[in-house]
Amino acid sequence: MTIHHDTRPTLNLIRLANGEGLDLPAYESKGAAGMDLRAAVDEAAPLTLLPGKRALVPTGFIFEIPEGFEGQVRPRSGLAFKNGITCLNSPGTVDSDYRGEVKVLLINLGDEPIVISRGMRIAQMVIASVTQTRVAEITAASETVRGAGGFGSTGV
Ligand SMILES: O=c1ccn([C@H]2C[C@H](O)[C@@H](COP(=O)(O)OP(=O)(O)OP(=O)(O)O)O2)c(=O)[nH]1
Ligand SMILES: [Mg+2]
Repeated sequence: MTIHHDTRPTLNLIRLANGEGLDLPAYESKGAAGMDLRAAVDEAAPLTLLPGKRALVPTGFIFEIPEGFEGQVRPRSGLAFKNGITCLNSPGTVDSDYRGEVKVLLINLGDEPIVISRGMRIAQMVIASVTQTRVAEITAASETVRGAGGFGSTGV
């Protein structure tokens, strides 16, 4: 018999009062890169996002992102394609030392009002490793073939 240990890092979640009864953020397929985040808006008061308007939508959870990682809050392509809903600050950055509620900054770039109801899967979070560097000021940059060429310098 083979015993498979789950070697993935643990993401601790703290459920807030407004997250009561919501499904945990979850990977919706075996190989999904992101876990879907749900809207913790009031059941009795769904949020209507008018065209061109933005809203900070609560998720109902505090995420303890493990040290050395970040949470990237990204749009869902279906909502973007069908309704023009995206994350304004995409990808949103959740720092590993953040202990507030994770929120999603949605904007309606479509031309119809969209109703965000409780439990709706509004965005996804990818946990990605990050490297912090030491910052050092120097007086001259090292030489490379590219040099200062950028922004299309190699052609289109
Ligand atoms: O989509 C997002 C983006 C950020 N945050 C939270 C977690 C993150 O750790 C914190 C700060 O985010 P960021 O550094 O992007 O914003 P800032 O404008 O630089 O704020 P601060 O001065 O608090 O760092 O806000 C979210 O909940 N959702
Ligand atoms: Mg910041």
